[in-house]
Amino acid sequence: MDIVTAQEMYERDQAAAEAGLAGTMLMENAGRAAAYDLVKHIQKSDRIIVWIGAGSNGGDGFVIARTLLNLGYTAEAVQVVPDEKIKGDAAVHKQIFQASGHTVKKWTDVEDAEGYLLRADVSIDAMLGIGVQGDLREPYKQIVQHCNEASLLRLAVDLPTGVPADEGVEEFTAYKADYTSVIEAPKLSAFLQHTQPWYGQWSVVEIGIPSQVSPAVRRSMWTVEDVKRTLPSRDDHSHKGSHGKGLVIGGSLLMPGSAAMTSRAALRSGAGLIAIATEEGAVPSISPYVQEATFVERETMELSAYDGVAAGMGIGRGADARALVHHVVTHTKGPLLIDADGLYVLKDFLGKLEKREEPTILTPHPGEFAHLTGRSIKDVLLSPFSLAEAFARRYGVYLVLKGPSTIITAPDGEQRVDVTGNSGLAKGGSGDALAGILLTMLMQSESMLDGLSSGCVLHGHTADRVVQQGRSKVDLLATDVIEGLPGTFRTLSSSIT
Ligand SMILES: NC(=O)C1=CN([C@@H]2O[C@H](COP(=O)(O)OP(=O)(O)OC[C@H]3O[C@@H](n4cnc5c(N)ncnc54)[C@H](OP(=O)(O)O)[C@@H]3O)[C@@H](O)[C@H]2O)[C@H](O)CC1
Ligand SMILES: [K+]
Repeated sequence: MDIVTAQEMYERDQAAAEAGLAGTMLMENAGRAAAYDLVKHIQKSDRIIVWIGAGSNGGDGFVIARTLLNLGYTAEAVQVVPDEKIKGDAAVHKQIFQASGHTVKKWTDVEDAEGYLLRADVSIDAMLGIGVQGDLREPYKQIVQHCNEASLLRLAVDLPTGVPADEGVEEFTAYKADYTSVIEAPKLSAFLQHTQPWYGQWSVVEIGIPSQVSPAVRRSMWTVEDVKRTLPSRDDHSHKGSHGKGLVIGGSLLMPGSAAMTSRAALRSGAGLIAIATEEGAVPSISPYVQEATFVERETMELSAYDGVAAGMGIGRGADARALVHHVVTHTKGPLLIDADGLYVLKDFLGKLEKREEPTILTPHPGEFAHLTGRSIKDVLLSPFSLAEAFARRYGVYLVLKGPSTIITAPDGEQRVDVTGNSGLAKGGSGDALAGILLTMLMQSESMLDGLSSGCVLHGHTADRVVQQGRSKVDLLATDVIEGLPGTFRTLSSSIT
């Protein structure tokens, strides 16, 4: 499913119009689809207010109110702007609403808003959508504040009023939705840390824009269904060499667990062979946890003897770690993933990545990405899509920017978003487990972007499954996720089990 900016959504509308789908038709489709989606959250006995604003979002509101009334719900359509503000397609649907025998109520002052809210159980926000610019003006601001304070169910159409569709906007006032029915495609703000909570839960309703006419968007969600579709199959006649021979360069005397978890996660994800290059003193702590792995010395490791290398977890941030990562970056010929401490020390010679011919994969969380880019964490969280794209293009890398919505960017700028996982993953060790899964995926997948995206979903989806099956978000450990992988593979593909 594509993820769009406001501009890309308008281009889609335009393309649909050129294909003969008039704006009023799209509005009818949008309003009806949203109404049928919203009623899943409404009881027949509920009293509903539909707040209608000046633009096409408001036009959707007239269609929604008419559809709800047709279905036998008790709904009032409340226009929050003067009549002359209702124009174009929205005016057509206002006319149809009135011709159907319904009355358009008006919002005139604050007492009105309070009165409406006192006698409502459900509020549907069809005030503003992707057209919002800058902070909310009156009367929207007051109505939004009243709605947010009232004890009722808050539903929204396309976007909660006031939430910007795009990234980069820090300050805004907005309607706090419990659930949002998103029109046609999710907008960037549905995935950003500071805007996503305003949506509540959300899902997307399809409004009939033919995909053939939609301008291509190189940004989409990657889900469990996509993993099922693309997961590498395991041939019955395969041998250990067929599934990838990986090297994990990580761990140290004080941080042995990281290399252990990365290696075990790689093996649990199906890697054929895993070798570990760590500090000699760390071997006794690591080996009982991954008996299947072999060990090699860092001084003599053969970086080109592997199908994939993952480096950096638990190596520390001192001069030795820096020299190690420099050596790995300049001598590894195959695909190379760098994580954790490796990213920290990489900062000084990022330019070397441009010279690599095989794929480089960097897996930062926002703090590590801020360090790599010299931006603040706040900037990274405000504009993760554009910063990730610029960085991936500049250094020619695959970037896995981790978070509640993980953004995976290819060197050509194509982006995927994984929304699986839960707050139980916000814990030491989660990144190590993910690095191991990704190491296997990068060795086995025909498409690097598909493989990395699937690796992220495997990790998050497993965390969700493990929490559903008895662990909680409080006690979930990275090792629980690693040991949950077999259950995930079992549910994903019959050819694997
Ligand atoms: N294919 C589709 O996606 C379809 C989407 N539809 C719906 O249409 C909206 C987008 O409609 P649009 O009219 O472009 O925009 P809005 O409805 O969000 O709002 C436009 C009005 O907003 C006023 N505005 C802008 N910023 C502010 C602000 N800060 N405070 C108050 N008012 C603001 C602006 O007023 P002006 O006075 O500035 O002109 C506009 O009047 C989309 O989200 C979907 O819900 C269609 O139904 C069909 C297909
Ligand atoms: K809205």
